[in-house]
Amino acid sequence: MAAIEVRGLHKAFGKVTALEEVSFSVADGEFFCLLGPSGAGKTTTLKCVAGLTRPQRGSVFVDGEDVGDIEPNHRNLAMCFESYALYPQLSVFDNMASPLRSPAHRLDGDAVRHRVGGIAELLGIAQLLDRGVDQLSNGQRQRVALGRVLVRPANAYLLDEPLAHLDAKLRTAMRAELKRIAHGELTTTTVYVTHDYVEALSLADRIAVLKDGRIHQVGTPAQVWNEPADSFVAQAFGKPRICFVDGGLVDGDETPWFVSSDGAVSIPVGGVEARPGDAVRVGIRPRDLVLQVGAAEVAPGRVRVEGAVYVLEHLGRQTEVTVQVGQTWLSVLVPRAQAAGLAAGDKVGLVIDPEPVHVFLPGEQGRRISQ
Ligand SMILES: Nc1ncnc2c1ncn2[C@@H]1O[C@H](COP(=O)(O)OP(=O)(O)OP(=O)(O)O)[C@@H](O)[C@H]1O
Repeated sequence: MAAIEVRGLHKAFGKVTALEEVSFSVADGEFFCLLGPSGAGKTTTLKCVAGLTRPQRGSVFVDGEDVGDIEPNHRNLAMCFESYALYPQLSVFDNMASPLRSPAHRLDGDAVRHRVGGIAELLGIAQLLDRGVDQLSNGQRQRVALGRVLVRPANAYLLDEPLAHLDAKLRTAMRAELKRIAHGELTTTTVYVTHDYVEALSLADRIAVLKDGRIHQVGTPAQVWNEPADSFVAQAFGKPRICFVDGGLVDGDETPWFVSSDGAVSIPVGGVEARPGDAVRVGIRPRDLVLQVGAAEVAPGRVRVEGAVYVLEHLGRQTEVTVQVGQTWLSVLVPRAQAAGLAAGDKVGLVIDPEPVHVFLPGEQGRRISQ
């Protein structure tokens, strides 16, 4: 196991800047996720750590040692990239055993069988060991590729979307499995690339949120959820996504109030680094809204805004109701039965809990200015 530190990585491919001043450190034994949309620079970061891509600037340290001049195969980092290259003519067992047969890791036959058997058991592929990998489904192949990484004792595991090709059910099952492995059986330092926020929240000790080659925030799952650094991070977590409303601050009795540009949404916002008159953007998560049909009591401290049903989307036992409030749209999840009688155009109320509402500077990536 080892700690990894990445300092000021900069990488451009021609005119495309893939990484800009990317820095983070991963503690020994930590499970660290790089989360971001397509093209954010996640794979490039991982490849710089692995030594497969050379940054124009910046350094990578493994256990305090600058590994800039160390060849990838001497960094003792086990990698699994999305395009899992297995040997098609070999069995699952031989594919998984191959890293243990390299000169650097040569183990005797019994030790290899023991290690491969144990990891295959963990990944639920023990019954496939004798099969050729050409006789596997994509999901099974992906598990073999992951197994081939995990068999090898390494300073750290570098995993690039290792669950990307699994169907939704298997993905959820494997996520739980991986969590058990990472936090139980194998507490090896892991850097894990994903664009799936649920995966990041459920697996990671800490998450780095990347976009356009820049890190927006590094934090624990609770920090990135409860204290997003900016509106980009806030919208990266949660489904339905956080809803943004643009407007400005006005004076209130005890705290300033946010009033949307069209006047349709007004909520008190305390502890904000801004003054009345300043333009701001608020972020309201669907889970902090309650749908009311007809007149109903509003709990103390809550605020009700009026709108009309814009669209209904049935998602199993829940329905996502998007409500148009003035010129903005707010989404709320309700039990399917509650939405049964609703149709587009119906007048409804939304009760907002102002407490968890975030306030940001205006724009797509405005910094959070509320506590
Ligand atoms: N070898 C390359 N040549 C040219 N441009 C590249 C190369 N590798 C990556 N890029 C560019 O660098 C940027 C970051 O790419 P990277 O693959 O790191 O993103 P990513 O976050 O892993 O995306 P994805 O989730 O789609 O894999 C992108 O704009 C990409 O097009």
